Amino acid sequence: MVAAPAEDDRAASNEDRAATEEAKTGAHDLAIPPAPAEPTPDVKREEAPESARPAEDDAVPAEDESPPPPISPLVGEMPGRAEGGEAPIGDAALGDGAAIPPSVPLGHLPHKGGEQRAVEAAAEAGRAAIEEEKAGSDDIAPSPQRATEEVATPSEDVVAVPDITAHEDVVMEDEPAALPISPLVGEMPGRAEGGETPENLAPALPKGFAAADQRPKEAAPASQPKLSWYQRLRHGLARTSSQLTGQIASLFTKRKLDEATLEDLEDLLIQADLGVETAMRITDTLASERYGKDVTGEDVSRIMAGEIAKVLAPVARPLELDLSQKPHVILVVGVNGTGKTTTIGKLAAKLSGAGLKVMLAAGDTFRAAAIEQLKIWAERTKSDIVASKLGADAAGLAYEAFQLAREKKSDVLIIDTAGRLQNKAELMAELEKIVRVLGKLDPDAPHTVLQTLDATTGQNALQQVEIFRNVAGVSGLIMTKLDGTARGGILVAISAKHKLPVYFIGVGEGIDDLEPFEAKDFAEAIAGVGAA
Ligand SMILES: Nc1nc2c(ncn2[C@@H]2O[C@H](COP(=O)(O)OP(=O)(O)OP(=O)(O)O)[C@@H](O)[C@H]2O)c(=O)[nH]1
Repeated sequence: MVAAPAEDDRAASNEDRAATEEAKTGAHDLAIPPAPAEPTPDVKREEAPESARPAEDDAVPAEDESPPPPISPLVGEMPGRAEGGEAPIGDAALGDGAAIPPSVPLGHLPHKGGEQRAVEAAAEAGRAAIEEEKAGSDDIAPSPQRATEEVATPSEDVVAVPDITAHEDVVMEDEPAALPISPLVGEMPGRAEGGETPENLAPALPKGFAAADQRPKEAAPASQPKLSWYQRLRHGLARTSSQLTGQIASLFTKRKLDEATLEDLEDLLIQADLGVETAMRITDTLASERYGKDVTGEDVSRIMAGEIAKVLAPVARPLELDLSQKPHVILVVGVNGTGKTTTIGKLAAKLSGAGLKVMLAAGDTFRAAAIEQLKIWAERTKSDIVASKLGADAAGLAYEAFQLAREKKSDVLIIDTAGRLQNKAELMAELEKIVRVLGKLDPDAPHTVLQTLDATTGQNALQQVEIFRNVAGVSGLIMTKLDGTARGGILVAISAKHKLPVYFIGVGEGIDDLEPFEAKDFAEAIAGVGAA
């Protein structure tokens, strides 16, 4: 068990966030084929037999060992780590082998009767696949930038094992009888109490993944009245919108539209993070409609909403999942603190709640708390999880998680990554390596590279996209923390500049606070027009 004290970790994380400031630079009807009908074996958390592990030198280009990475304390080096005591964090942490995820449709259910035999067969197949991979992966070329990358030693860090028969006596010590945060039954869309899959819980996905209307009534938080998504969006963007509309209103008090006013408006819109391009679109449209005439703040807001919606419409797209892949691999990248892990949890809730088989991989091996956090999300969302020790090779973990997800026939594998290492170059090298290594198993993997952006960082988010796009091939964005920020306009500037799909937005820390990005709703919420 990783014994890094949580407080230290948090303190370190805060420092890290400061340190990385320099680095900081729709329709959503997800078409997903029905869930698989074939049963899949469940896999226990077990210690990996050597034979079952792909040697890292074969599978994964090694991390540069010289000089030893200061951020990668190995087990024996970790303060407070008990030798032979607590199990490492993610020793083959494949969810709860005994529990059948209640949202998994019947076709997904692990075997009851001849379960063991089936698992053994699957394990055998898994071993064969790994052997095959070992044999075929010698051709992994070291990165040209990393000439010192050496052939690695077997991945002792990653313990994700298909073979549950070889080490029946090995029990994960970190597998608690009851986790500190128990699965919140009712939090999950479509999840019923008692662990049974309701008959009507077909894996047909509504808007943007979720089967929200299938939530059992008792699932709603008891205390507070639940706001609709639209209300929460408007509430979240209230600061952005009130600041903007207040300034516009004072600019256009009894004023005819002239050149000076247009310039003032343009400045104001740029300061509101909307970006030069969108600011000019708005002023041009306003000028063509109202030049020389009286203009009210409402006129400007209406035109602003229309122009913003036009900028956002092309990027408000659904996250397409190709479930013929088994798994569709989603790599989640972004600066630390932008909400990667939380967003992964929210996505897993939607997917798992809709009946898909989800596996999470704790690829942020830099922060013990990130690993723990993801384990909790996995528990809450009934997803499988593959985790490893603090400081383990993230690319190796991603590789093995991909293999395991294939063996388990997971529909979706979501891989978390570190948001920072000791410096930006290290982080970028790690991300490149993860992408490269996944590509060894499937040239199209990762099938989606999601970048999370923290709306509160404003203009820095623009540069963050630039950087991660080049390194990791970002294919879509999720903007988080739109609740309570006055800087929501940045999403418009990013959309105009990068034209990357924006799949979802986050307006809170809760499991339900992630929704498909809707251009018109968002534009109206920012401009403060439309029904409240
Ligand atoms: N208000 C708000 N908070 C959020 C949102 N999304 C994430 N957070 C919070 O932001 C903080 C950082 O989130 P994480 O998910 O740990 O971010 P991360 O990118 O994984 O961070 P690292 O592991 O350090 O790389 C946590 O306190 C989250 O609860 C959101 O949409 N709104």
